[in-house]
Amino acid sequence: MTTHTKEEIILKAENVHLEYDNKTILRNINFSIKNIVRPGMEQGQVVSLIGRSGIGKTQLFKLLSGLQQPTSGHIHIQNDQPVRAGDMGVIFQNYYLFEWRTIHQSLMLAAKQNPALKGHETDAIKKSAADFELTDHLQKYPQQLSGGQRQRASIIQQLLKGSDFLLLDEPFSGLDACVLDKVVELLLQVSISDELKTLVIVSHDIATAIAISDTVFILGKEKDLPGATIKKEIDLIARDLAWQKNIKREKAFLETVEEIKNCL
Ligand SMILES: Nc1ncnc2c1ncn2[C@@H]1O[C@H](COP(=O)(O)OP(=O)(O)OP(=O)(O)O)[C@@H](O)[C@H]1O
Repeated sequence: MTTHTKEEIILKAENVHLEYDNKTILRNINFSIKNIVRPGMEQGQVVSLIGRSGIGKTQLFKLLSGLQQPTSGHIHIQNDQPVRAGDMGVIFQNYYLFEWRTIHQSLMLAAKQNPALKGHETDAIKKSAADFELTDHLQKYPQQLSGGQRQRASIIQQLLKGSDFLLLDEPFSGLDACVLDKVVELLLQVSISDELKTLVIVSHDIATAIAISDTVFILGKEKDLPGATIKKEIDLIARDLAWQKNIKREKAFLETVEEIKNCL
């Protein structure tokens, strides 16, 4: 069993409620993400929010990103500050990029927002492009890239901005099996980079989300109550299902998939 402790809270959703036209979409959402400490190792983490189609994942995504405010309740990040638009690196499902700028120009704009890269923006872009196999595509426009290349460019764009949190909406949807494996590897690579990133992934792909995560939160409906809420938190490290290759063959993995399906 892997030893680890979960220490201070780095993101907290407290009594979050969202309504449209008096219809409850999200009800009493409470959860927190704590930093994970493993003896002798420094690393970030991957947290997944899983739920059925139409349950309210995208709405929760928007609230976590600070792009939209809840009807009531709060979302706080480090130092107990309310989350504001721009605090988190946000990667939308369609991998939004400026269509009229080359990839290099977009990445330069992002790097310039990060004070830690001042004077080293070009080197940082070169290094990220090499790490993510985009060196040959820096002078292209987004429409000249494949979906996977756009996704990687979009991730680098947010990494260069330097935010500690990366929020990804359905990063696995519409990918074939080979590309999916590459994306999973890429996201794990980001989470274990030196900068202790926290990746929050919103997904309905249960198996892939478990395979990549340290913690899973399940968004679902409770009987006779309106709207969706967090029904369960699963600590995959405690179940020895994190940081392992080939976990998809493990009995505990398959049982966890079933447990989540039954909870949705
Ligand atoms: N602007 C809006 N006004 C009213 N209802 C809305 C609005 N936006 C979303 N909804 C409703 O909120 C609910 C949750 O939508 P949301 O897009 O968050 O679902 P989801 O879990 O992301 O679904 P999917 O996995 O299919 O993308 C849906 O019932 C949707 O109709």
